[in-house]
Amino acid sequence: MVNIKKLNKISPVIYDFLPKEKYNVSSHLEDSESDAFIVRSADCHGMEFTEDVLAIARAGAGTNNIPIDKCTDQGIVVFNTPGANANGVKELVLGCMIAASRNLPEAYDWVKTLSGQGDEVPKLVEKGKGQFVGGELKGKTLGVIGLGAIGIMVANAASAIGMNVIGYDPFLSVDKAWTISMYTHKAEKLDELLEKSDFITLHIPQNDKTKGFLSTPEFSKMKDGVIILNFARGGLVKTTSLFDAIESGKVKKYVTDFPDADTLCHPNVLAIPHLGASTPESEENCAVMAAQQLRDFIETGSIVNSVNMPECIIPPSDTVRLTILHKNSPNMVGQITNKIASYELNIADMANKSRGDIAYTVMNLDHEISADAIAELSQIEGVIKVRVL
Ligand SMILES: NC(=O)C1=CN([C@@H]2O[C@H](COP(=O)(O)OP(=O)(O)OC[C@H]3O[C@@H](n4cnc5c(N)ncnc54)[C@H](O)[C@@H]3O)[C@@H](O)[C@H]2O)C=CC1
Ligand SMILES: O=C(O)CCC(=O)C(=O)O
Repeated sequence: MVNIKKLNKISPVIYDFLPKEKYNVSSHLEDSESDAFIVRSADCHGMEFTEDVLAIARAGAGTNNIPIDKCTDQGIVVFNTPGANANGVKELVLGCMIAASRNLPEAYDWVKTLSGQGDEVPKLVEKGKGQFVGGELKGKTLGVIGLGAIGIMVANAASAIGMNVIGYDPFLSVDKAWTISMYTHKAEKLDELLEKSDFITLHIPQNDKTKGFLSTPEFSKMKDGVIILNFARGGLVKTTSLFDAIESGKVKKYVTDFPDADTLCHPNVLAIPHLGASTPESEENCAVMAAQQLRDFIETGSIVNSVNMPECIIPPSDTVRLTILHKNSPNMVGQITNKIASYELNIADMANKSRGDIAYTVMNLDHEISADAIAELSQIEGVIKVRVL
């Protein structure tokens, strides 16, 4: 039985992909008895993982809640589910762009104050509505920072409703570029986007390089009255700089899916409780993808959509399969194959993939491998984790 601990509420669709005859999926497991974890936003920094832990599947995109380097060092494969919740986020971004521009939250609050005015309500509505006049999106310029799964969907949808779109992503892949609307203008430099946009939306991961991505120098280059949307992560925007920019009239509104004690009740902040991916569709898409990737890795050794290990797609096989995560350094494969040969085992098939400092070797063997051989393989310097499937 494989124990998979759920660290958050996950769509029950996972049970279709992780059958109970083989998988014990529960939130009640101890960390120490878990072979793998499935998680949404729970903070895994500070967790201790036993050497039996094989993988962590993030049912979602952002992995800043997972200690990636520690997992890599321990040979724990971390997966995410790219694009699985992108449509959910895109729709909320569009909705919030309209809500912010048309002053809907303020109007909604105000109209309720007319309660108790009886037949006067329609007249009072007409008299008071002028205070909530807000601009249309058509013809305005939207700057999209990060053209990944979500950014591209937002850019394409905004083009379709008549916005001018400027995109900025210095790491954009050619495959992704093919999916971007031809109407999206590519900003060579971030400054161009900052200077020209009426709305700016963030769709980049939060990491050491992007923390405080928008701070005082960036705000100072923006147009007066810009509306900023942050459906990526709270730490991308430096709060003190944001409040200065609101104070000076630079930023008209800040829409955030990641409120904190400072931003929560600010009158120019439209705060949403991290609802970007909270749709049944996104939750199910993420759960299916996470469960499939986890099961595939556990049963065949294939690695797809990992954020810390090399991609390695290998068809299932009836033979004994050995998987070895190891350092990507000279003569590792030589040492491993020599050790296999010293036990008079024949390698029927083999794959070796690498990513940065880490490599992954998968072998189909003609015969069973002994516990002694596995122990000796594990002791080779640079070998991180050995599994026999
Ligand atoms: N509010 C919510 O519920 C959700 C939030 N997110 C957040 O949104 C982020 C983006 O999600 P996806 O689009 O699915 O990820 P993705 O990985 O498909 O796209 C991220 C893009 O950002 C680009 N990028 C990275 N560093 C950059 C930089 N310094 N400047 C410009 N571009 C940069 C990358 O090249 C990539 O194209 C996630 O990392 C996560 O933090 C994701 C899903 C749901
Ligand atoms: O599971 C969730 O609701 C969080 C989604 C998210 O932030 C992500 O996928 O990065």
